[in-house]
Amino acid sequence: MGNSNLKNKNKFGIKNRNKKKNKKKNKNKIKEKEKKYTRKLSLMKRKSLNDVKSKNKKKNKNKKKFRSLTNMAQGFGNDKQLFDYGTNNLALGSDQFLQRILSHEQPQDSKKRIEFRILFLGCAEAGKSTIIKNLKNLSMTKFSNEEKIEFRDAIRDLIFNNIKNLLLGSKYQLQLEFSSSLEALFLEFNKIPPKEKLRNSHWNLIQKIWETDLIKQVYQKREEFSKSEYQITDSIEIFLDQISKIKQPEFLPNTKEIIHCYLPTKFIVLEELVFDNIVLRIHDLPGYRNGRKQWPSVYDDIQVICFVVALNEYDMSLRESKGENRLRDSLNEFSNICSSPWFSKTKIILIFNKTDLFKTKLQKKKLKSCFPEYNGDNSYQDAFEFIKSKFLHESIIGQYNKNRINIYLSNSTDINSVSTTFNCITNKIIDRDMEKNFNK
Ligand SMILES: Nc1nc2c(ncn2[C@@H]2O[C@H](COP(=O)(O)OP(=O)(O)OP(=O)(O)O)[C@@H](O)[C@H]2O)c(=O)[nH]1
Ligand SMILES: [Mg+2]
Repeated sequence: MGNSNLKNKNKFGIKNRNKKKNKKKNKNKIKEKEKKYTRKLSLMKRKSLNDVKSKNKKKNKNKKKFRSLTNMAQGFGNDKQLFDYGTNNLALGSDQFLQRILSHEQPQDSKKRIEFRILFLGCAEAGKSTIIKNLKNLSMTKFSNEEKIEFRDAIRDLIFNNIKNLLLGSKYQLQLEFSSSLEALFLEFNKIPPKEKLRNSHWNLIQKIWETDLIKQVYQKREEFSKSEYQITDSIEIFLDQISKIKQPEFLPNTKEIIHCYLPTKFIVLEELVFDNIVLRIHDLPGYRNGRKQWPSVYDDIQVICFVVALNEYDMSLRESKGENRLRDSLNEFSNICSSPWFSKTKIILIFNKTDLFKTKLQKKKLKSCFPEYNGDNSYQDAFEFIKSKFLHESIIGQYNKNRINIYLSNSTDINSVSTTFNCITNKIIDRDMEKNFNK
């Protein structure tokens, strides 16, 4: 009896040791995977206190930028109201975290470096990468030449594809009559072979098409294409208005253009933002249906999930499945995340994005036409409350108590809006954890 107990003990001892070994192996595997996925290790690169002190000029610049960001945060306009009656009594301009980063008050002990693994989840075009690009910019990280070239090519593709959608959508969906000159341009456009590198003559043609009255008018009512294959990319106007600059061989996009450019995330991208003793390891995940299959590969050991929802997608269909509403799809995904056992201890931040486009769309399209259960007055605040309550309902159906979810509003093409959200997130969640760690 005694012997068999001992045997069992040994067995369990070995099992436990094996378990530990396997756990370690798995962790190493995950770390290796991350390395593989990293497109670029971006920075705030481990600037030491001394380093920064010697760069007084830069520090002053940082402080200036910071001050302007907080000022902006305080003047957040109409969204302030929404923040105030949001679920979590969010304090606007809560800036201790950034202030601490920029004044470098933190202890320098490298042993006390704290890592936060953050996942950005949400459906395609919700704005995940846009927020991350803004955060990168906020951390003073420069976009490399390689990245600029990638974004330049993406901008040119966006222009071509959106002009094509405007033409085809006008002709085949709206069945508009083309003038003889537009018809001629249309025929010429159709002759451009797919994937061909666009030449100057092609660009002149595209520019002429964009400048016709009919195409401009159709662009103004582009929500007509929300459910069809002719959907128009958000923010495309800023590129269409600059074709003569973008077509130049030497053109490289500036930061604003990079932030507005939609380059679909195909694979998991890891961005590392280092602020002295704090490392934010941000995973940018693909939002298209098939791409979401990659999500679980980075579910391990995540402290924060930022789930991004585009508010203006209430009338839009998924590009990959025309019959399915994007907002309902987003609700579905959110519900999956809330009920996943992986995230029972993970903080969830729900970012309602594209507030600017939401406001303008509400003036053109009733929320009720897409969500018949909505009985409100179609005002911005009322419509937002309805969508918010839908998401909170999903979180309750899942294992999440709605009070554990933090809600933020954002227009992520606007750096000031992102900085406000970032301040609040870090202040509310990361900063608190950091205090705990430093006080250990
Ligand atoms: N006007 C406006 N445009 C936005 C906003 N947020 C994102 N966009 C635009 O929406 C498009 C898609 O944004 P992304 O951040 O690339 O979307 P994503 O969620 O990363 O999409 P996937 O990579 O496909 O999963 C881009 O053209 C952005 O410029 C916003 O708040 N307002
Ligand atoms: Mg993306």
